[in-house]
Formats: sequence, C-alpha cells, structure tokens
Amino acid sequence: MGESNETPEALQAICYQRGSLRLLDQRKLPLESVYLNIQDSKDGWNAIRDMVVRGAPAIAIAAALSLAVEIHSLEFKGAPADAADFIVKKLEFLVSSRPTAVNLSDAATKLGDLVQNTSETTTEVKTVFKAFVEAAEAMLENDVADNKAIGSHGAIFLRKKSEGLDKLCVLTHCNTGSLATAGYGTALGVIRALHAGGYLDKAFCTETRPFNQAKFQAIWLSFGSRLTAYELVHDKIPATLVTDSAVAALMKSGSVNAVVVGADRIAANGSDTANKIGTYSLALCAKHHGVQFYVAAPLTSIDLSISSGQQIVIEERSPKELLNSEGGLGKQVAASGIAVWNPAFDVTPASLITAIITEKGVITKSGDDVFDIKSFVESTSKRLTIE
Ligand SMILES: CSC[C@H]1O[C@H](OP(=O)(O)O)[C@H](O)[C@@H]1O
Repeated sequence: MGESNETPEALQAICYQRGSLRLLDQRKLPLESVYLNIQDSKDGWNAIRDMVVRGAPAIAIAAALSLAVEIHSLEFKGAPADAADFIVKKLEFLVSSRPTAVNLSDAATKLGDLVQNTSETTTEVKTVFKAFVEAAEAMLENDVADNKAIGSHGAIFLRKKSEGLDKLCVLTHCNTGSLATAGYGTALGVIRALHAGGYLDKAFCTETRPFNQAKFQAIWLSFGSRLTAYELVHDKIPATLVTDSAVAALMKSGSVNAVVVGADRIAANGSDTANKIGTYSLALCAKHHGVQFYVAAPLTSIDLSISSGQQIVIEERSPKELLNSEGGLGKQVAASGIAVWNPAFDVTPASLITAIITEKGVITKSGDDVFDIKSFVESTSKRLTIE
C-alpha cells in the first residue's frame, strides 16, 4: 500500500469511493496527514494490525471496504457459491487482524451471511459481489448517523443526570472520535453534542499510554494526546490534556462531572465491557469520587454470544511499545532484560458504569447491578428513539 498525495478533509480516517480506498495513517498524526492506498484485503489486514486505522467501528468499516476494493474489478472464475466462499474466507482473514473489538467479527458474520444467501438466489457472480460492495458501503454511510444519534442521546441523558449544572466538565479516554469511526465519534460524539448545545464547560482527555504512535520524533505521543487532542483542537472544543496517572487527583479536585468512554466489546450479561487499557482504573476512580461513568458505543459493539467479560480476548501488543520510543519504532528507552506486560484493553464491570449510551437510546440498570442488554437489543427494532 503506497502513500497517496491527496489530503481530503482533515479528521477523515476513511476515504472511499467505489474501487478506491485510502486510510489516514494515524501513526503520523498530528504532525502529518498522510493517506495510504489500500488495494485489497491484505493491505486492509496490515493497516488494521499496524494501527494505521484503529477504533472498533473504523476497523470493521475499513476491513469491509478493503475487500470491496479487492473484488471491485476482480475477474472471478466460478459459480456464485464459490464467490460467496471466496468472500467468507477473506472476511475470516480480516477478522484475524485484531481480536478484541467485536465490530469487525460482527460485520464479517453479517456480510458472510448476506453473500451466502445472495449466492442461493442468483446465477451471476457479479450479483454476489455487488451485494457485498453495497453492504460494505452502507456500513460507512450509516456509521456517522449512528454516532450523531449516540451523541444526541448521550448529551440529553448527561444533562438530565446533572441537573443544577449549566455546563459539564467531561473526561474521556483513548480516541473515540472521527478518527475511530466513519465520522463524529462515539464517546467523543457525546462531547461534541454537549459542546454544540452549549452545555460543555470543558473536556479532559487522557494521554492514554502506552501505545505511543509517534512519527519518528523524540516526543512521546499516544492516542489521547495525539488523536483526541487533535480532534478537540480541530473542533475548537475547550479541552485539557492530562496524564493517565493524574486522573485520580483531577477527580479529587472536583473538576470532573462525568466520564464518557468507548467500548470494544460489551458482553451480553451487560456487566462486562472491554475498552482501552486504563478504562477500568478510570471507572474505579470515578466510583470512589462519585463521578458519573458512561460507556458510549453502537449496538455493533455488543456481543450477545458471550455471557461475561472472561470470554473477551484481550489483545496483547508488542513489548517494544514500552521498551522503545516512537511506538516501538524508535530507540530503546527501557532497561534490557525487563519483562513487559502490555495488554491493549481491560474489562470494566457494570457495577462501575452509570449507563450505556447507544444510537438507539441509553441502557440503564435495573434494580441489580447489571444492564438488561438482551431485552434492550431485542426491543430496539420496535423503538424509534428513547433516552
Ligand atoms: C469508537 S472506538 C472504540 C475503542 O477502540 C479503541 O481501541 P484502539 O484504538 O486500540 O482500536 C479504544 O479502545 C476505543 O474506546
């Protein structure tokens, strides 16, 4: 995948038109805005694994579109059923790029079912391929609308829960904005919606160590400081960057009214949510200081196939991300021989979560300390909007 010299609208992680996909290389932000040309699913796999593109929704969309580009001009020899099998195998390959976020495997399952069903109703391979490409494109188109709905539901709910406060100070972790989705963002979408309504005093964003995807400069940067700060400055949203280890002191000072984070996988029991490493400690701090703690995520982040967080595979990334500078690409900065434990995610129980904000409304807890996720998901098809 080569570099592309065109630079479209900033904050656009995914640039797609039928037959062409370019991904913003987020490892080089904020100092450089470079797009990589993605020719096929192998390029897509590499871009996800190397975190050129990251963020649960963006990963799923980028993977699907990388395969859409691959089959756009493919001369496929075989029957429709062979074409469907070809696509399913490519989707399985793409799912292997990163294990924790469920959005990619959820999309792969739905797209695989679609092409297999289509193959049973046509004699034309191109019909199977067309169905896949259109479904992949719909993922890109629908994501922004879903995120704006998350933002709106979240802003309304946080205001209701914060009566007496004209404006809120909201802390977020990692990057859940336009750079983690097709646009606008999930948790950062809630912050955008509060700001747009005049209800945000300021946002706090954590550095979100240790993954420092710096661009070959000596400064140590990470998702929060590099991506979320970049988005907040770009949107002129009042914001303050803090180290992950400053959060407890910040909450103790009374400066934080609420925390809103994203999710990579929400277990069906509604009590376990996987998100970027450090989320669990944020939730513990929030509980101790009586700060509201929200998870904002689309329904595609909910995994009804697992009953608890123990079944969530937590990605462990290279020790070099801690041992070396510049996201592991630079020189050694830690003592040789030291062991490293570098999980990219952790799991937060429902007992520490105030509510889960989705595009279909806000999931609140019943009497006990879990969310009735299954009933909410089953009922959302009937409900237009709730909060
Ligand atoms: C809307 S992004 C959700 C989620 O994905 C991020 O992980 P990564 O940047 O490693 O892909 C982070 O956990 C966000 O909260």
